[in-house]
Amino acid sequence: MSSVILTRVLCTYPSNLKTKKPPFSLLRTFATAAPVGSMSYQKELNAAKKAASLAARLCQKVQKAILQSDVQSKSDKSPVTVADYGSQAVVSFVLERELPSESFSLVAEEDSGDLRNEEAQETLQRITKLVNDTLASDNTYSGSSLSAEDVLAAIDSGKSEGGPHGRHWVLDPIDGTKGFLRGDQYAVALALLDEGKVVLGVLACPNLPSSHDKVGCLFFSQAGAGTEVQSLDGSPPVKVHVSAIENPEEASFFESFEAAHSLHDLSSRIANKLGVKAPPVRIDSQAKYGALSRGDGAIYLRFPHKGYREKIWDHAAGTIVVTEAGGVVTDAGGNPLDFSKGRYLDLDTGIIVTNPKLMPMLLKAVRESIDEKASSL
Ligand SMILES: Nc1ncnc2c1ncn2[C@@H]1O[C@H](COP(=O)(O)O)[C@@H](OP(=O)(O)O)[C@H]1O
Ligand SMILES: [Mg+2]
Ligand SMILES: [Mg+2]
Ligand SMILES: [Mg+2]
Repeated sequence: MSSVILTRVLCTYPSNLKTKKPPFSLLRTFATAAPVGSMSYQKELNAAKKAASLAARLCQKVQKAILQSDVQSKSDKSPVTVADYGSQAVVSFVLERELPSESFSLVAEEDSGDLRNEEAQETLQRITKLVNDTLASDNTYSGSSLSAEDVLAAIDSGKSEGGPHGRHWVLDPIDGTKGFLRGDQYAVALALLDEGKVVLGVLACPNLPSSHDKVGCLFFSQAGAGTEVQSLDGSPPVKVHVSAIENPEEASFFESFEAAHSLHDLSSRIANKLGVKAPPVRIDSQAKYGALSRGDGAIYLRFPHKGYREKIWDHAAGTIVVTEAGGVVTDAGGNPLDFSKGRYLDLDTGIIVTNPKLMPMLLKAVRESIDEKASSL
């Protein structure tokens, strides 16, 4: 990582959190045991970890040397980069290669539409080279070479609609593209749905400080088996747990860096009501879920502007990472998130994440603050 990016990451990751004694020391080391009394998805989890780690490697390379021509604007005006496309192609390729006997359905954010235009051919060549260089950096795939057409096809295998039946992978190839472009936090977020439920999740967060003064975390969870984190360069995993704080005055809370993604005034109203003393910690992407799962903060509040529809890939991996670490994720009405409805989440205003002790008072403060805001308009 370039020193410029590293400095910015450490600047944007609050010093009170990064210098806090890491929770790692408290936690027992990783055991590969299958979850008791439930189905094991170990093979799928191993494939997901490999896919997300390789995709993160591609993203890191691009973030170090992002070019003007590497960034495009999507039809909703949000940015997309060669790394978003490259990451999606790598994950799709690795999952299909590692799990050849399983039927493959992928619900992913990007599609190849804009890359098939005449003027995008140079960009497509750059993505193809990035994908091949990344695959070549892993011994298992060193013989594989994808053509531009293969890359487009790999990206487009993410067009599944998901739903309540069967298995579907859910991918955000770069969550927090705006953070990625700023040199800040982002995540490669990958989850597996089985019969509408999230059964495993992996979050690669290349700019999140890990233990032992390293940067780059890989969080992973399997239903019933807890959440673990290891550094992206492969140090041994450790179990993590959400904060046990019961007094909201001692809690710190996360929210989006981008004010366009979440109503900061509503979160500060809620925080005031609860007596939270620390200022909000604003970071991009599902790195917030990862940080929360290891107790870096106690609350995550997300209140999109009216009319915005949340997508499943923005929350599937983060949700299981937090819930398996002992946390709770609900909408503003206190309902669990339902990932079985297709590409969108169908929810009552907002997403709230915390530990089970704080959740009842947090929900009450959320309800009151929403009502107060509505009556003051
Ligand atoms: N107006 C809006 N309100 C809420 N979320 C939005 C939004 N516009 C974009 N997003 C989503 O917010 C995600 C980033 O979350 P965060 O704010 O936590 O960093 C984006 O993911 P991508 O970066 O994958 O497109 C995008 O899906
Ligand atoms: Mg996007
Ligand atoms: Mg996203
Ligand atoms: Mg994205």
